[in-house]
Parts: sequence; structure tokens; C-alpha cells
Amino acid sequence: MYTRVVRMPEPPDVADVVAERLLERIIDLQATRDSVHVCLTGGQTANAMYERFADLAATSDLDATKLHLWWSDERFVPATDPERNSLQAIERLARTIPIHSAHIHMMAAKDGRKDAHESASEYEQELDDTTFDVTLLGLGADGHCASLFANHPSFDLTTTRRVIGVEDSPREPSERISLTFSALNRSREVWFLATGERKAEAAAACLDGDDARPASHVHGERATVWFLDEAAAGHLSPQFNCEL
Ligand SMILES: O=C(O)[C@H](O)[C@@H](O)[C@H](O)[C@H](O)COP(=O)(O)O
Repeated sequence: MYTRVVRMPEPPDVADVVAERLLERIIDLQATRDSVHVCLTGGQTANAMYERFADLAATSDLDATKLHLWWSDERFVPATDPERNSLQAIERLARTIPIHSAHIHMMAAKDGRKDAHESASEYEQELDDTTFDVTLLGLGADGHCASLFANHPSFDLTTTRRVIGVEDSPREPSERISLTFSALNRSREVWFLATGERKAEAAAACLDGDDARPASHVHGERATVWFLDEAAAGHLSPQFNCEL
């Protein structure tokens, strides 16, 4: 298992490079597999990447029938609320990619019948023993990833639950559903995406293994790759050399 940093000049370069590499990886895996499982994230950096991925996919050999999409976290709001991470990703990806609706594994929306905890249990069943081929994660300026926040009950390294309901999130909206560390770490590769100076301190701390930051505890079984623009890479220790 290795950790690598890929540094690029500007935020659009992060979107471009991650989209190209993700498409290439999925197409490679599809040559030998009936299903490829990608776990998506919310956030502005990821949204820019989904736009780019959709553009590239339109003229690629991607086989949408073999692609499964999952989410690392969701904002627990009504189904049509544009704040939903899944809606933001799907509206961008579905522009060019005809993904099977049965392969779009969204977390439940708030419908007044089940709460976030019950919905988390349902997602845990749907997840079953899935291992993600690639898990994408945004990084909060406080070092959170998915909806696992520092100094908050969601930051639980010992839970055996794989999906949890999150209340009183320090970031709006306050109710969420999140994969836990045990589910996120069931990924062959974890790819963090972060841009902007606001993320620089957290990115450096996580790469230095600061235990107090949730994102420090997420690693791919094979690889953990941090895709950063120069601003987000501004505080990294010298061992994380430039590489594209
Ligand atoms: O629901 C959410 O808000 C996210 O899943 C969250 O974990 C996000 O990925 C990071 O906060 C980074 O977001 P940005 O890329 O927008 O800074």
C-alpha cells in the first residue's frame, strides 16, 4: 500500500487529470470485469471533475452497463433538494453517460418516514460486502471527509457499522448519512481531491498522519492518492515531491 501526491497548477487541472485517470482506470478494469464500483463524493472540486468526466466519457470506450456508482456521504434532505450530493453528481454525469438506474446506489432522501439512522442501515444492507475499486473523497478545511467530522460523534474509529446517520453536523445541512472508516477503507484505491489555500493546512496534516483529522484514517488497500492544486499543496512536507 502506498500514498502518493499528484500536484497540479490550478483547480481545473485537478478536475482534468482526475477525470482522465478515472476514466482510464474504469475502462481498464472493464476489460476483465462485469462490474466496476466507484464511490463518489460531494463538493465543488468533485463536481468540476464530474463535468469533465462526462465530457471525456462521451467519446470513450466506457461501458456504462458495467459501472456501479455509490456515495461516501449524503446530505439528508428531500429527494429533489439540489443540495443532495447524489443529484449534483448524477445531473453532471448523466449528461453523456447512460448509467443503469439500478446501478446508481444513492443513499436515501429525507421523506418523513425513516430517519437518517434507519436509512443508514438500509444502505449498509445494499452495500453488503462491496469493495470499491476507486473511492473519491473531498477534503474539508478542518480535515473532514465524507461526513466524518473531528470532535464529533461521527469520528469513531472503533465502530463496526459501515454506514451511519449523522446529526448536528458542523457543516450544513446538519443531518447526513455517511460511510464509516471501515466502509471507506474497503477500497482498492482512495483518491482525495482538494484545491485552494483553505485546504493546505489540512492536506499537509493528513499526509503527515495527524490522528486528529478524520481524513488521516482513510487509506486504499492498494493506493491512496492525493490530487492537489499548488495552493492546496502549499504546506506539504518536502518529501511530497511534484509529480503529474
Ligand atoms: O457533503 C459534503 O459536503 C461532502 O461530501 C464533503 O465531505 C465534501 O466533500 C468536502 O467538504 C469538500 O468539499 P469542497 O470540495 O466543496 O470543499
